[in-house]
Amino acid sequence: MPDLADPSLLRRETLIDGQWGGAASGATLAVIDPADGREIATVPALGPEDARRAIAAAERAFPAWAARTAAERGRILRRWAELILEHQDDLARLLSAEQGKPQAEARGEIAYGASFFDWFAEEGRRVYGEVIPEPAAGKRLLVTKQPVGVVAAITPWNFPSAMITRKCAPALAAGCTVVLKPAEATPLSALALAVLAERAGLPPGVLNIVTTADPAAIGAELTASPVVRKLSFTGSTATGRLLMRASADTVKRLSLELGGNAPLIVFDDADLDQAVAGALACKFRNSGQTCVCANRILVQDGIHDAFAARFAAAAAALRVGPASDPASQQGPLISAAAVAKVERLLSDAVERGARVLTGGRRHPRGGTFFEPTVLDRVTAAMAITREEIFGPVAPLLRFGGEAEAVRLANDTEYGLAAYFFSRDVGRVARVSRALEYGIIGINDTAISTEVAPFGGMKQSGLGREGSRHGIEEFLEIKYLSLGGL
Ligand SMILES: NC(=O)c1ccc[n+]([C@@H]2O[C@H](COP(=O)([O-])OP(=O)(O)OC[C@H]3O[C@@H](n4cnc5c(N)ncnc54)[C@H](O)[C@@H]3O)[C@@H](O)[C@H]2O)c1
Ligand SMILES: O=C[C@H](O)CS(=O)(=O)O
Repeated sequence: MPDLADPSLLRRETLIDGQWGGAASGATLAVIDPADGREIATVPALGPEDARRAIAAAERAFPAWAARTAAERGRILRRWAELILEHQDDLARLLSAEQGKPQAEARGEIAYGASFFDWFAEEGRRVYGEVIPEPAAGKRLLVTKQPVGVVAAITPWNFPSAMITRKCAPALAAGCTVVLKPAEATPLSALALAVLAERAGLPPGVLNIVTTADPAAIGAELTASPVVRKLSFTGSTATGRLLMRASADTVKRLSLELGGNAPLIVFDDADLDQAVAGALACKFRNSGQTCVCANRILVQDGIHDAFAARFAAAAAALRVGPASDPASQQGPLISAAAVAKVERLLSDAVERGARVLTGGRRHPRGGTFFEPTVLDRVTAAMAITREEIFGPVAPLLRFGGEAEAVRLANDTEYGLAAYFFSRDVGRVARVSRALEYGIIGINDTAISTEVAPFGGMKQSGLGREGSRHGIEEFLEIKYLSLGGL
């Protein structure tokens, strides 16, 4: 149990229609600390009946919330952001306890999450319309934008706070109401955000939290309901496809933030120190469990050996341990299944000729801790280059020329993030245009910010979160033709 300055942030009930309570069935779900396998708390395990209650609450709350001015909604969102930052340490402790993220990263996620409320509190006030020069006398043509209505938001375990705020901030700023289903592994962060939402003045029914042990059943309710006009999902591509199909019958608006297979390319002309530091941060952030982690590291022949030696040494020096140790840099993986997937990909790569430069096995700490691992002699024939690793394993692939690097990088159904290191301005222009990804880091891997559009191409998703684009996902365009003037 995390030691909190404000224990009221750890909630064992969920919030629907402004009321904290349990599941109609009385069922509960245990929340486990991945660092030691111990139970932190239980939360309600809601079922379809509860989901319908949440949808009805959001529907009832929508007219009044949409009728508020953007400035009024913005004031509540900004107050929410202030409260999140006032409770940053507690929220980070809760987050680390249920997800395993090292303390410094958890604090960073809380601040990153809060930034979306500040950003969209302002963006909500700049939802402008248009006046179109009339095509005929006696008419006036106007374009206005209105909130889409009730939004279903479904979020993953790997960023249990920021993935919620990255959806709720634009949705609420636009005037929508929300039914949120957080990941079953990490519900405590969602419930703590809801506590602070109430304190910020968010009215009952505007945000409703559906914690559950049966995501499929809840998903079926959310996608089948004609009241839910928008689904905003962050998670795996496989689940995204399923939800996209299920949303077809009610023709829902969709935002899908899905999986990735990020290439990180190091060209001969790269700054070696910059490339090693950037690749280390990008690969091992959240112990490799982010959608934009480098999943394949492509290194040009001329710089390969120097990069491999420096990078492997830096990976080997990373401190593995629980978030309770503030010096920990690599936490546990989220589950035994996650470790099994990493081991499967590793053994396939080694069987096909990959060489382990460092790591390659479970950490002596036991549980789901895994050694930071670097492989070289990796080829595109290995499963590790085709699947999202979601663990602390860095596969190094060699390449000869620029065209080969781009071909290797684009050889995937994913298109979320890509990175490359080069100091050749012509190469920067050519490669940034040729890479088929929604986000491209050039000599930079710290790409996540509320001010820029986050999202992917191909099977990494639909739409963008953050930036001035993020609020459009929650707005309907209405064209008014005023005649007889
Ligand atoms: N693109 C992004 O911004 C982004 C950000 C974070 C994570 N991700 C991706 O998320 C994945 C890791 O997260 P995960 O393991 O939680 O993904 P997941 O798809 O297993 O689960 C994501 C969410 O969907 C829910 N879910 C699962 N099956 C469902 C169903 N049938 N109906 C309704 N909901 C269902 C889960 O309970 C969870 O809340 C990775 O692929 C990662 O790349 C993407
Ligand atoms: O897992 C990927 C998330 O989008 C996290 S972040 O936006 O890169 O911080």
